[in-house]
Amino acid sequence: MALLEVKDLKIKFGGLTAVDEFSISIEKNELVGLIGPNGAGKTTVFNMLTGVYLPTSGTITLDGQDIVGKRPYDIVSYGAARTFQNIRLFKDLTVIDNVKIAYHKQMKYNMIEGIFRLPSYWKEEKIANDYAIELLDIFDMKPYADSLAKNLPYGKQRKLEIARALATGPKILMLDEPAAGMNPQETKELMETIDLIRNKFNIAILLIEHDMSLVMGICEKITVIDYGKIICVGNPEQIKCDPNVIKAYLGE
Ligand SMILES: Nc1ncnc2c1ncn2[C@@H]1O[C@H](COP(=O)(O)OP(=O)(O)OP(=O)(O)O)[C@@H](O)[C@H]1O
Repeated sequence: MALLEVKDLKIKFGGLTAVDEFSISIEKNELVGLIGPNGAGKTTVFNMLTGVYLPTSGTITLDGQDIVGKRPYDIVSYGAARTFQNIRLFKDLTVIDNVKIAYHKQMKYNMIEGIFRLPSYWKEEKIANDYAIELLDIFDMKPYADSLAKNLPYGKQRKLEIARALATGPKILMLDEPAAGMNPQETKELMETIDLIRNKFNIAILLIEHDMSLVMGICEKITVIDYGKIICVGNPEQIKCDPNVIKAYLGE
């Protein structure tokens, strides 16, 4: 069984069926793109996969566990982490504290050990600190460890959001338009970092991007949706030439 198995997902908002018959299968370590024009239903798919929305019908299995109806916080424990289109950080905390908070769930001291600052607390704190520094280094952000998140340039705030998602120790990372608002150089660097993360952490990545040329460069498999339904699945070459995809993006 694949790491993430999604079958016949559907969601209705009142009279609007925003996503219908959506299925996808993602293997461990695969980098998959989810693309489609504005309003196609991409974020709604993410919201169902991460417990923000309850699907009207369909199944979602992550690493063999049924996750439909689970809360977003619990889905993180099952191994799915995500970023958002609009950046969500603790803006008044330092960069390193943002990462350490995300790592927190994996720390192994109890409340008493924490309150009295017992040796087990300091040991876990050091592990969290070292891990956060290592993550920031991968994103070339070590020099910013002690800066406040709100003072980072936009592109670096986006990278920090990904570092935070990674700190939860996911099996699959879902990135919702990570390059939004970035300049071409930042975007190029980000795409290289995403590929590096996949290989270094041996995780699967599901990437939403508007810009087809971006995903074409790094994804081996792409699912295209339009008006909530899958119109094409294939590798970048197949997607590029598919008449339904061309029609969806360019109109007739
Ligand atoms: N909570 C909601 N209530 C009602 N309609 C919703 C809700 N969330 C999404 N929709 C509708 O579902 C459709 C898909 O929206 P969604 O945001 O998933 O598209 P998208 O592909 O992510 O778009 P974009 O690329 O512009 O971010 C839209 O018609 C949107 O208005």
